[in-house]
Amino acid sequence: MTSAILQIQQLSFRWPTQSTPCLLIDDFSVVKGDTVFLHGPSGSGKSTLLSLMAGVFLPQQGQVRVDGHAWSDWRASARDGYRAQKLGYIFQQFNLLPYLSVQDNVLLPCRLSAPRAQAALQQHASLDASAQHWLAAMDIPQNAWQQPARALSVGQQQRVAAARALIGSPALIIADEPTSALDENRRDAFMDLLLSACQQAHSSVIFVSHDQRLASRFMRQVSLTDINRAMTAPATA
Ligand SMILES: Nc1ncnc2c1ncn2[C@@H]1O[C@H](COP(=O)(O)OP(=O)(O)OP(=O)(O)O)[C@@H](O)[C@H]1O
Repeated sequence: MTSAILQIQQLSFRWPTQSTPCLLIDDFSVVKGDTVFLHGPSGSGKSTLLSLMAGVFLPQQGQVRVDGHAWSDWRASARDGYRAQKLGYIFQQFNLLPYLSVQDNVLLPCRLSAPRAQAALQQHASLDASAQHWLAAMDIPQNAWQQPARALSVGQQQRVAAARALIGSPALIIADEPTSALDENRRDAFMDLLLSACQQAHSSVIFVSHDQRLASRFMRQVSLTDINRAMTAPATA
């Protein structure tokens, strides 16, 4: 039995608008508790790969498994529920719902997944208390918690997205350039909190960034160029 939280096998993914695959990955896995810094040139497919890991897109060939379950075995609605249960996802554009309050944005995964809500309730007395814990940990001022997310600065929204990813301590955190809108002090505080929260919860982390100064904070550094055959060989799929 494997302890992999994420397993990719024989993956081939091509955008419909392109003639050749942008990703060909034979074998890549992340074990439970692992923290991975994923890097590669701009346009090399890092964000595309994270979306495949999260089951937002499905590959034309091959499998992506999270905690043993292949995304392709499920319909879209089942994928949405499993994603909310198992994953915390911090997008490059942080994707908060602008009209929802900051606190309601953080609570979204718990609304979408009963197991995730239960996990949050094991840590705090109520879901609101859990959301507020992570907002305070991310240094979001209390007077902003009930405001619509669109009223916050870009850097604050990025930290709200991180609070949403961390609530209920999911098994896998996927982060796509989450520090791009943060100044140096906030970036260091953000990294400290993200990695210590994940360590306490035994969550694995896959973190994409162009900022090589952050790489040494992770157990492993992976170059997409090294694992993606589409970048090194003529397309075969
Ligand atoms: N929605 C889309 N439709 C068609 N092609 C896309 C789409 N999104 C990305 N691509 C293409 O897929 C390739 C990889 O893009 P991706 O955004 O995954 O790269 P990246 O490594 O994350 O880049 P960056 O570091 O600049 O964010 C590029 O050739 C891009 O044009």
